[in-house]
Amino acid sequence: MDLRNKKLTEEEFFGIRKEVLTHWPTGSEVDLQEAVEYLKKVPDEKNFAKKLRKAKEEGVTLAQPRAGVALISEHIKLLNYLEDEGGADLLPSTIDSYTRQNRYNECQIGIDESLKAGRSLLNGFPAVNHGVKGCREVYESIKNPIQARHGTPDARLLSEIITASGWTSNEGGGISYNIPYAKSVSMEKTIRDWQYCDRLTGWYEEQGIELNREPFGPLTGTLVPPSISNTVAILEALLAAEQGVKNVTVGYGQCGNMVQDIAAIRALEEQTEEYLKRFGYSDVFVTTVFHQWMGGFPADEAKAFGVISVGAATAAMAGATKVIVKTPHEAIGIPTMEANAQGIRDTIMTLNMLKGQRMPMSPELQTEINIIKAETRCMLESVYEVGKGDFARGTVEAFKLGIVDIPFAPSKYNAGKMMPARDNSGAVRYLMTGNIPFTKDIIDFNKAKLVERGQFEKRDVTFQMTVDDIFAVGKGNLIGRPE
Ligand SMILES: CCC[C@H]1O[C@@H](n2cnc3c(N)ncnc32)[C@H](O)[C@@H]1O
Repeated sequence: MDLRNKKLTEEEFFGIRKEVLTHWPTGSEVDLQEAVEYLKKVPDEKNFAKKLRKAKEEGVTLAQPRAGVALISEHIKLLNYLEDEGGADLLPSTIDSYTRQNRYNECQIGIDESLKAGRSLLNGFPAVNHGVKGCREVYESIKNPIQARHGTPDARLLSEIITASGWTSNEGGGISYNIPYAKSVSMEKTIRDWQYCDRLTGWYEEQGIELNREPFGPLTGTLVPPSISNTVAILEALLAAEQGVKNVTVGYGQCGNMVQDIAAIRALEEQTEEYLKRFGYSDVFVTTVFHQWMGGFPADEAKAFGVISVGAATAAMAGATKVIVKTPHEAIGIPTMEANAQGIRDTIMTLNMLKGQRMPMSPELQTEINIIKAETRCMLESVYEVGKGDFARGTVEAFKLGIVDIPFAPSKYNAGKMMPARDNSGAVRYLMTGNIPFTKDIIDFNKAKLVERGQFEKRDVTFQMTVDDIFAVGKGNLIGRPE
């Protein structure tokens, strides 16, 4: 069947579903009617969608860590520690890399080896192998809502299992879990597979179960211009809404210039709502998530806390509904539960000190909001055009043509012709626009900002600036000044 941005019929959905549930034995544990009864018992305070709605209505920013280990008992211990000692408002389960690649056999070996070794030998929680039984044990042992966080191009079985288990949010999307995470998985396949995941959410919504979906905001997390990540987030929100998703959290990864970062969150929320309404999805509740610094971290823990606090402060001043927390072990790898809890306490202390405060509007902030919206609009309108009014087909075409182009992505389906660089204030600008169909005034705006930096640094505006910016943070700076 040709790819189209059309809600899957129940017949199409249940037809695909039969095969999906055979991908691993635990698929046979999923019984949708039984799962609906189970999910109806989820109390409001443990429902991800409802807790986000309440936070937005109260104007508070919730703190959520990443966390995942191989064994159920250890994972429960970890999550309990993060909510009790860390104070986490929302819980994850970060899913391991084998599961993300549907390599469940290797997950099983990882679980068995972890049991023998007495420690986690997987870099996350293997939810498919643990199945509904294991995931429900996790859900029943915690106090807060729980979400699957991963990077899975084909998340259909994973989504079935975690949702049936009372996990009321699922991260990912057909673009955001393909281009930054896979080398050679076609955009058409991941758009189609994530239509399935969204249709599953839509099916539960039709049974009266409120669930949250969260496109993955930061993408490659390396100098991603705000309008690129906002464009991807809005496309995934539109595709999800068509499948019946009613509660979506759009996300953005901190770039480092605070005014631009706050503008990105404001533009993202406003433009997501604008496009959802324009295309007839007026009943979708939109929240935002700000990801603390996704680039290289200092190994020194005191410096790492500085980076974490700036991210928390930016999220608060932006009025983001949720902030994803980093840890002082970021430079070395998977954090201990103590370090993870420290990152959460640092974040919550910062959020509390800034509670109720927002970055006031200013000419600078308005300028950044305007340029982000204008750039995003250029891309979205072009996707709609090349898709002849169909955002699914338009997305596939847009990546083929480089209309949307994510920097430093591993996927061979990404053009990789656009190059970013920071301007003299550290804001991320377009050094080369590749095939992105920006208007002249947008191109001129970005060029002028980079010329300003060149004049200050007494050097030409070249790709060397991009290279210097990539290495800058490892040297303790935001902007890669010439040595
Ligand atoms: C987009 C995700 C990258 C971030 O995701 C963190 N991350 C990955 N796996 C785990 C895990 N199992 N527990 C705690 N954090 C984890 C990394 O450190 C990085 O910051």
